[in-house]
Amino acid sequence: MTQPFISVHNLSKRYGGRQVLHDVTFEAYRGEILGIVGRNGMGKTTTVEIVQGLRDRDGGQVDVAGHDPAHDRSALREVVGAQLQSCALPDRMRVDEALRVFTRLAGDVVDWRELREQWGLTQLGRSAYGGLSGGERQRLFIALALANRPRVVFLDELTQGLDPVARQDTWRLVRQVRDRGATVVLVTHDMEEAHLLCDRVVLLHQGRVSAVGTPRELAAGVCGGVRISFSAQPVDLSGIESVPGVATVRHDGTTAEVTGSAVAAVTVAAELARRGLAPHDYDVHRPGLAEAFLLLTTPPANESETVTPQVGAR
Ligand SMILES: Nc1ncnc2c1ncn2[C@@H]1O[C@H](COP(=O)(O)OP(=O)(O)OP(=O)(O)O)[C@@H](O)[C@H]1O
Repeated sequence: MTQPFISVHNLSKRYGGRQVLHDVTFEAYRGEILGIVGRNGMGKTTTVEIVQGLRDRDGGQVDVAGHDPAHDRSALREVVGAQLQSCALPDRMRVDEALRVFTRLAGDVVDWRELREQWGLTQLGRSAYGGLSGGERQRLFIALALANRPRVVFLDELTQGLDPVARQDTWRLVRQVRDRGATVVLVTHDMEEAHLLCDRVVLLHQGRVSAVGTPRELAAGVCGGVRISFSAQPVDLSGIESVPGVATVRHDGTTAEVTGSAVAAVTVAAELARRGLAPHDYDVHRPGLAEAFLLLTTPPANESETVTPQVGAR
């Protein structure tokens, strides 16, 4: 089994008398994008800042590439890259200047011109930071986070406020970082982003890990497979409930709705074809992470806290 690159075990944290993290446990591996997701105030930033050595913990163990962030902060600086906050650069600083300063501070292990080229910033070299668009700033921030050729990169609310094209562009760049072998830890409450970009996600709810797994695993595990619908004028659908993978069949005389495991998408279509039926609107809905997230984090009526399963682990 692969060694985890980051391992967090029973992490706890209090602010004053209030405990905000309870026994948080998860791992991140080399070459994966791990999403830390959850609603506002659930402990995401606290967790990743402890992992980066920016905040102290009250209990538990944290290991990043063999270093304990609480004690080996300087060793950790060589391993970790972190995205800047949007106010971190002076408005008048030029893109080239920012790249030069950051690579120099990191010991010139990366050529700033290469970084500029790689992240599509060459045309913007002489532009002042204050005049960059949101997408251009994010590209610059990712480039600066890579100035020390880190083995793990922490990104927080990466695409907030970006238009759909800039968002896709940013995701492509993040995948490139992962594909070069770095671990990417991404904090987000954008479930679409988490579903499309992350290899695995850790869902934090009320300071606890309530689920870990791939977006597909979580969606299927929590929401239960697929929902198939198609129009079916009065036809005999008897026996469909026995088709492999099917859990339920509902038919109101106009529309049929079938639920079941992922395989039902294929077996039901095959059975309809066998019966000479080919509904033009055969639609398979696979629940996404957003639906799983809502189910796991929205308290049922009359309850203040959900009981949430550990859906899957690596
Ligand atoms: N320095 C601090 N002092 C006291 N309480 C804090 C401090 N930082 C965070 N908290 C509290 O700890 C809890 C977790 O905060 P944290 O910022 O880690 O959550 P989050 O999931 O990142 O939230 P968001 O998505 O809104 O950024 C919140 O209730 C927050 O108010």
